[in-house]
Amino acid sequence: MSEQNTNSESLPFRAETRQLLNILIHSLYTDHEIFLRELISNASDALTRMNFEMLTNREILDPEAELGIWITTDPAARTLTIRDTGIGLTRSEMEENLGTIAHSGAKAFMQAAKNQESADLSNIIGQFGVGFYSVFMVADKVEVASHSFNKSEPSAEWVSDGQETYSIHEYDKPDRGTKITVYLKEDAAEFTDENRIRQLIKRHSDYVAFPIYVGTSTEQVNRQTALWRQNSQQISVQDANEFYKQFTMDQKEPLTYTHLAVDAPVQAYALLYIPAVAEHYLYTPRKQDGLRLYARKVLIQDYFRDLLPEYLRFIQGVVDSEDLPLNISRETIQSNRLLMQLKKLVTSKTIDMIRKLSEEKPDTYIEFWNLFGRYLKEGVASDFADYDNLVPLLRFHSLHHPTDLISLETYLSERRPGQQQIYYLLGEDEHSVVHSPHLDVVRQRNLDVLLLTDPLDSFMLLALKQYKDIPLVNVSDRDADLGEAAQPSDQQTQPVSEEVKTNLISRFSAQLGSKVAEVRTSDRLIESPARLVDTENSPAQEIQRVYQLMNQPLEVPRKVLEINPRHSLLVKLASLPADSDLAPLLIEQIYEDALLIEGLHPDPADMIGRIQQIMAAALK
Ligand SMILES: Nc1ncnc2c1ncn2[C@@H]1O[C@H](COP(=O)(O)OP(=O)(O)OP(=O)(O)O)[C@@H](O)[C@H]1O
Repeated sequence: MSEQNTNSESLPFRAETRQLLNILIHSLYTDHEIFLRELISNASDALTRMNFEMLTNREILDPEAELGIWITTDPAARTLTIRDTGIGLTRSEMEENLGTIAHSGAKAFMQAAKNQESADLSNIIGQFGVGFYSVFMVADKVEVASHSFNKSEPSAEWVSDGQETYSIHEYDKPDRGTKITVYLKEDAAEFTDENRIRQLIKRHSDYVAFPIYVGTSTEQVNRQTALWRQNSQQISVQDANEFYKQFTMDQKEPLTYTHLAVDAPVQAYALLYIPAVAEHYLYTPRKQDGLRLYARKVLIQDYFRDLLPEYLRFIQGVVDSEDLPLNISRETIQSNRLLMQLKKLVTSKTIDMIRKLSEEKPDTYIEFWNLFGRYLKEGVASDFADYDNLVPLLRFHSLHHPTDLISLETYLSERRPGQQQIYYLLGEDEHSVVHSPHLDVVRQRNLDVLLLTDPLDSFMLLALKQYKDIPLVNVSDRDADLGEAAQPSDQQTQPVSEEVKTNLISRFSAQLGSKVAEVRTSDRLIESPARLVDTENSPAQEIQRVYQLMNQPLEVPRKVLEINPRHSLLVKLASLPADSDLAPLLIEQIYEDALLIEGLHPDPADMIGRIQQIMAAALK
C-alpha cells in the first residue's frame, strides 16, 4: 500500500472484539476502576519486553530512557494519560493487537459469555483480566500513540470510540514507547483525581516491577520492590497475601505461603503459595501451570514448569535467581545443573510448607487436602524421590473415621493390640463402601479400615505397599490375614451341617454356571449373605482398577462367590424344595447384589423385573 492511502485508515473491529466491547460498555458492572490495572499491566509487559531486548540489542530508540510508567490527568479536559517507555507498537502491530482479542483473560471471558445464558455478565467482569478493551467502560474515546523501539519504524496513532471501528494514522511521537489518552465519560470524572489514581495503584498495582509516577511528582507511587527479595522477617502475611492477589488476580487469599532465600548451593529467592481454589478455576486469569521465573530481576518466563515436579503443578509463585543464565528458558532442565539444584530446593521448600500446614493448622490442612489431596496421591504414585516425605501427608477416611480424615500415623496409633497390618478397602463411593460384605468380620473384630474410593487411590496403592514396615492389606482379599477373632458371635458358632453346605453350593453352582469361577462357603460373613472375591491367580484389585481407568483391555476375571450358610436367607433357601420357582430368583438376586456392592453390576436397572417377582412371591 502506498503512503497516501495508509495515512489514515478506518478499520472495523473483529466480530468477537465488538461483542466484548458491547458487553463492557453496556454492562451494569460498577467496578470500572479495573481499567487502570489493565493499562498499567500492559505498560509493564511492554517494559519487561524492552528490558529483555536491551540485554542483546543496543541499536534501539532512546537506549538511555528510564524504564517507567507516567500517569497524568487533566480535570478540565476530563482526560487521563498513561505513558510508558516500553517496547512500543508499530502501525501493523496496532492493527494486529488492538483490533482483535489477544488477551487470554478476554478470551476466557468471551467463552464464559457464550456459556452463560443470562445477559448479566457484569458480576464476572472483575474476575477476568479483560485487557486493553476494559478502558471503554470509562472512555468515550481512546488514543494510543506509539513509537516502536525499532528506530526504522515510524510512529503512529490508533484512535477509537469503542463502537464499530478504529482508525490508524501517522503521528509524530519522537520518543520511544506508548502514550494512551483516555477521554473519560462524564460519570468517570473521578479518574482525573490524582489521589484517587494513587490509591488505585496502591490497591491493584503495588508490585509492578517498574516505577509508576503520578502527575508532576518524581516520587514513585508503587512500592515496586520485589517482595521476594526481602528478608523473611520483613515480609508480613498481609504483604505476602496482597502480592499473591495482585499476581494471580485471585480474589481469595492463599491457604498458606512460604518464603525461600538461600545462597547455596544456588542463590535463589522464592515466594510460593497454595491457592484457596483448585487449579484452572474458570475465572482466574493465571490459567496455566508453572511458576514465574526471574533471572537477575529479568522476567524469563511467566509460566515456568520445570521448577517443580508435575504433581505440584497447583503451586503458584515467583522464583528469582542471580545464578541462572538469562537464556535459561531455552535450556532443558536435564542439561542445566543449576536448574536441577533450583528445582530440588523449590520442591523441598514446597513439601515443607505443606508439612508445616498439616502440623500447625490441621483445619486448614483439611481444606488443602480436599482441594489438592489428589495431587499428593499422584506424587506418591509417580515420584520416587519425594515418596518418603509425601506418605505422612496422606489423609484417609476410614471405617472408624467416616467423616474426619486421618493419617497413616493416626491409623497405627489406634490399631488393635497385636494388629500387624494396615487394612484398606477399595470401593466406588464412600456411601456404598460402608455396606460392603468384606467389612462384616472386620467390624466384628473392631478393626479400622481405610476406605479408598478415589480413582487415584488405586494408582497410589501400586507404590504404597507398606508404611513403617507394616504392610497394607486389602480386606477383600480372600485370605486376607485379619488376625485372631476376638469372640465368635453366636451366629458364627451355630453348627451348619455339611449336607446343608453342599446343598447350597450345588444350588448356587447349578444356577450361576459359568458366571462365577467357584462357589464356596465362608466364615468371614456375618451380616451379609454373600460376597465376591478374586481367585488366587487374579491380578490385585488395584491393578484391575488401574487398567479399567486407563481404558486398557483387561478382562475382569471371574470371581469366586462366597456364601454365608448361617445367614437366615440362605438357611431358608436351603430348605426350599428342589423344584421351587423362587430359589433360582433368590440365587440370581443374591449374586447380583454382590456384583452391585462391588461396583461391577453392568446394568442395575435390569434387576427390577426379578425384584418384582420376588416381591409378588413374598405377598402370596
Ligand atoms: N502499553 C503498551 N505497549 C505496547 N503494546 C501494548 C500496550 N498496551 C497494549 N499493547 C498491545 O496490545 C495487545 C492487547 O492488549 P490486551 O491487554 O488486550 O491483551 P494482552 O496484554 O496481550 O493479554 P495478556 O495480559 O494475556 O498478555 C498486547 O498484547 C500488546 O501487544
